[in-house]
Amino acid sequence: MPVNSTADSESSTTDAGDEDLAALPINELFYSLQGEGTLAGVPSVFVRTSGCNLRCWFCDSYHTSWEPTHGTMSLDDIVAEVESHEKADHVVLTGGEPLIHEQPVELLERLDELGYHTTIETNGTIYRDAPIDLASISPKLASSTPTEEKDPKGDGEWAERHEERRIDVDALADLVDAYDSQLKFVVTGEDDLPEIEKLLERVRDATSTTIPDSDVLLMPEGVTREQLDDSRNTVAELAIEYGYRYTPRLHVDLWNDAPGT
Ligand SMILES: C[S@@+](CC[C@H](N)C(=O)[O-])C[C@H]1O[C@@H](n2cnc3c(N)ncnc32)[C@H](O)[C@@H]1O
Ligand SMILES: Nc1nc2[nH]cc(C(=O)O)c2c(=O)[nH]1
Ligand code: SF4
Ligand SMILES: [Mg+2]
Repeated sequence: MPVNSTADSESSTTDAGDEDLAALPINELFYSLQGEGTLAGVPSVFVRTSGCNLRCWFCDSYHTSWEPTHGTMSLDDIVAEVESHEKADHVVLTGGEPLIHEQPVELLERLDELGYHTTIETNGTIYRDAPIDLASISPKLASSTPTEEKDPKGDGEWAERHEERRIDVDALADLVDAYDSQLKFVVTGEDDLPEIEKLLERVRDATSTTIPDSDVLLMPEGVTREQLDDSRNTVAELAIEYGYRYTPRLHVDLWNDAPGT
């Protein structure tokens, strides 16, 4: 279904103010296996919204952030498309950053009423109140910042905004307090670990919820199998050393960087 429609492809959806509340900008909708985190391997329908408030240089969903591309789908059509995958009982709402939009709240309410298990993949900068069964939070580290050398567009224009926005400890604490959650860090190397430890300390101080180390996940950075071949063992060894959980990128191992997986 509407995969990578070019409708409205010039807009960079960072301001949800004028949006139609009964519809969402959708980049792709597909049925696959959850590839990341504590539910890895579970057949799930993925609903990928377009538009993001950050610009990670490594973003594996370039056409939801750096160059947003999408068609507009009504919530009715999204729900119908989800239901067409008859074997699925898990839905993953991702992006882009799904929580820049308001409409996911109603979408999640409707999916919850239909009995689906709902996961939201979020960068953790925005809190919303919705029926979320698993908040899969991926706070962005300094190593994600699109400096001039790393910027896929080459000019470093987003570096400052990204840096200012990437961590909001109050939003992280609110998400962790409200929902069953996992903190899933994209790891580019051992230099990321001190920052992860410091951030965890701040979030733990700000929450009334206990965050066990088994809910802290280290995920290797990499969009292709070849890139993961270079990174996964380092990250697995860091997980052992620090006592956090390792998560594979199962979909990349299985299908490399094929769209709709
Ligand atoms: C495209 S993001 C969408 C959801 C949300 N914007 C976020 O970043 O959590 C989905 C997941 O992919 C991860 N991700 C993006 N690019 C990646 C890369 N190059 N290597 C590993 N994980 C990546 C993100 O950290 C996040 O956990
Ligand atoms: N199979 C598969 N699992 C995923 N888990 C989180 C994903 C995402 O892009 O948010 C993702 C994805 O893109 N594909
Ligand atoms: S926050 Fe998520 S969607 Fe946005 S640029 Fe980073 S990885 Fe991509
Ligand atoms: Mg993905």
